[in-house]
Amino acid sequence: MIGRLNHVAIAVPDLDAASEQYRTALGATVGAPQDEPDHGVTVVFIELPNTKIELLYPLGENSPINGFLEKNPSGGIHHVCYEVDDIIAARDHLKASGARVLGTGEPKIGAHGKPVLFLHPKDFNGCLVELEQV
Ligand SMILES: C[C@@H](C(=O)O)C(=O)SCCNC(=O)CCNC(=O)[C@H](O)C(C)(C)COP(=O)(O)OP(=O)(O)OC[C@H]1O[C@@H](n2cnc3c(N)ncnc32)[C@H](O)[C@@H]1OP(=O)(O)O
Ligand SMILES: [Co+2]
Repeated sequence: MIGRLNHVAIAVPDLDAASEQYRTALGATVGAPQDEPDHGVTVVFIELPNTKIELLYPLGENSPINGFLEKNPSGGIHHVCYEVDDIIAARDHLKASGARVLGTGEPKIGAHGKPVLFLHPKDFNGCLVELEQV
């Protein structure tokens, strides 16, 4: 059911410093910061030949990554995003298998303008999973 790895997200305590590190020390192609108010984050995408890295920084008081950064003050890998062809079919299949879909259970539009959903990390070996319909 899942397809390509769309991105690996890293929560960071300093978005400018992390972007600059990927640009200069790692020599990557780094995009501009994008506010995602529906998701409570500001994101920077880094284009790699085979996938993307999504740097995440909290936006607003109720950001879903506040707790993660409190527990991991120097940052850390926050989620992986897998592509699916049909996010509703994927969601229903996962719910039937017992996985918890986060939020309302309805897809939101993600940073690429496509529908996304999140699955509880405790149901996936401690790894928060994002699904994106491509
Ligand atoms: C823009 C978009 C896009 O790409 O298009 C994005 O990515 S938006 C990316 C940001 N949006 C999201 O993350 C939306 C989905 N996330 C959420 O709903 C939330 O962040 C939760 C995953 C439910 C966690 O919420 P919160 O931190 O308030 O919960 P909590 O502190 O009670 O945590 C419950 C347990 O899960 C663990 N936990 C929390 N976040 C985790 C993570 N990212 N990876 C692995 N484990 C994690 C905690 O350590 C804790 O474990 P212990 O109990 O063992 O200590
Ligand atoms: Co993401």
